Amino acid sequence: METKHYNVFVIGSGIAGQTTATTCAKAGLTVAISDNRKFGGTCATRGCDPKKILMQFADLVKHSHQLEGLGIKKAPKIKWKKVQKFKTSFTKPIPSSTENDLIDLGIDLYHQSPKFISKNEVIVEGKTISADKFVIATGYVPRSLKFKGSDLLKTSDAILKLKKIPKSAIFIGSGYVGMEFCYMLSTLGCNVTMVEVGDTALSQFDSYLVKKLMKTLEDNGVTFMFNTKPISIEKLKKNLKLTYEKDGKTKAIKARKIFNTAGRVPATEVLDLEKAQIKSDESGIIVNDFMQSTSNDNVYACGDVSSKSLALTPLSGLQGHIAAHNIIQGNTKEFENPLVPSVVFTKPQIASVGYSEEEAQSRYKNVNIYKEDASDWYNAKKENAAAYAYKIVVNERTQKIVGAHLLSAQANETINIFTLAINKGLTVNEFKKLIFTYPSYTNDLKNMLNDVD
Ligand SMILES: Cc1cc2nc3c(=O)[nH]c(=O)nc-3n(C[C@H](O)[C@H](O)[C@H](O)COP(=O)(O)OP(=O)(O)OC[C@H]3O[C@@H](n4cnc5c(N)ncnc54)[C@H](O)[C@@H]3O)c2cc1C
Ligand SMILES: NC(=O)c1ccc[n+]([C@@H]2O[C@H](COP(=O)([O-])OP(=O)(O)OC[C@H]3O[C@@H](n4cnc5c(N)ncnc54)[C@H](O)[C@@H]3O)[C@@H](O)[C@H]2O)c1
Repeated sequence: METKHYNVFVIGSGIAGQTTATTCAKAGLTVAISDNRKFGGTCATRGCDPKKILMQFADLVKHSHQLEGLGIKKAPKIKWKKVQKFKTSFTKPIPSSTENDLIDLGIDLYHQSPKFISKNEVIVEGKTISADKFVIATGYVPRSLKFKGSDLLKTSDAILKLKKIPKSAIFIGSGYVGMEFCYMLSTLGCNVTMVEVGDTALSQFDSYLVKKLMKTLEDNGVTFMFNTKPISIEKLKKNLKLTYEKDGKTKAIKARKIFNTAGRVPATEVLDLEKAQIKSDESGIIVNDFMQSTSNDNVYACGDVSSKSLALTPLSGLQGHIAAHNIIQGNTKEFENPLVPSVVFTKPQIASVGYSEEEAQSRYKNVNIYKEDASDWYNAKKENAAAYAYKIVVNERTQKIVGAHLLSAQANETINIFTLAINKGLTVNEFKKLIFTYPSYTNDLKNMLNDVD
């Protein structure tokens, strides 16, 4: 069998893997990278970027509905085929452009999953490859649900490729992925039911805001079913039938499509990690602060698949840099758990940074909560938006802002202002002294800090 040796062998060509591979190659190391799907990773080809291209058409329709009768005659009709074509014009070139960029740096490419055979060897494409360092950057894959008929479930990959908007759809799981696509499809005319095993949607977000978001989705025609366990799926002539258990009773609902949005798990299954003594659990490959496996010094892991990830693109890029730095210069750069804002791209969007009310209460002696329904504020009223609300968390003793939670049409942008404020340790008074543009959602942030709840 052919053998080969590299300084660095990277597994996975998403943002984490690409960042590590290109940084190491630029530093003069010999590098190879493998992927068992088309090159480019989740975010650019089947995640964040294509999602936002499709989503903007739902935003336009939703915004038009808000202004119907106020100057808009009728919400625009969307030509979904054209929308898909536009999206594909972004996603289609990515695999080849990614490959070309890697090849230009002298990086060897492999198009298969490697399997570990020892602590520093893998087999891939029929070759035995040894490397000084391996980097596992394989990301997440959808959690597989195991019940009768679960093979009929589709994942987010299929939602992004829908040829037409289905008449009806069921989403199993109401986290980030489920809620974003629930919003998109329901706005575009699909009758959506959310089936959730837990007792709320978006359990990571502030419940005061989540309830208001759910209400706007219910106004879109969405039905939420909580504490509901899916137990089987059956194919009917046109529809799929989902049988579920709720309150001790077994019932069924039908829809044209059923999507598995029940979470994502580290993609480690086919790598034969145990042959290389690489420890992993449900959080991913167990790494130390240098992004190095705690059980095999030859291995680094970064991005979603590492135990220190939060499954967001900016963190995957950052961890890719740290892994590369430590491979090139020895373990000198630590991952320091930065403050990470996140947003769910519904309309209104829900976004969050820093401590939740509960986290702050357990951390500080006294906490000030600034919380209000702002749907009668100018910015919401001028758009005839039904929901606008916030909760800002402040440490009473220092008067520093320590958490911000927003439900607003611009939350994906304005949450970044609070990220800056928290990072810089701004107090309420310091924040309120800043001058922002008017009339803007950013300017509203100062008014949010007027009255303690
Ligand atoms: C629908 C959706 C929407 C999202 N929206 C957002 C968003 O708006 N904002 C945000 O910050 N994040 C979002 N995310 C999350 C974001 O996409 C990920 O956090 C990010 O892409 C992770 O990058 P990564 O490099 O760690 O992994 P990935 O990009 O997943 O890359 C891993 C690569 O490894 C490959 N691979 C897997 N197993 C193997 C194997 N055995 N052998 C070889 N190759 C393998 C995969 O094919 C893939 O190309 C979204 C995710 C999804 C699914
Ligand atoms: N806008 C963004 O930044 C964005 C968008 C999409 C994904 N992401 C990233 O991807 C990660 C994964 O998102 P996700 O939505 O796949 O997962 P998630 O963990 O956010 O949500 C999964 C939901 O499915 C439910 N669930 C699990 N098993 C179930 C079952 N058997 N039946 C019914 N419900 C079930 C869970 O209770 C949970 O509410 C996120 O944590 C996030 O980091 C980010």
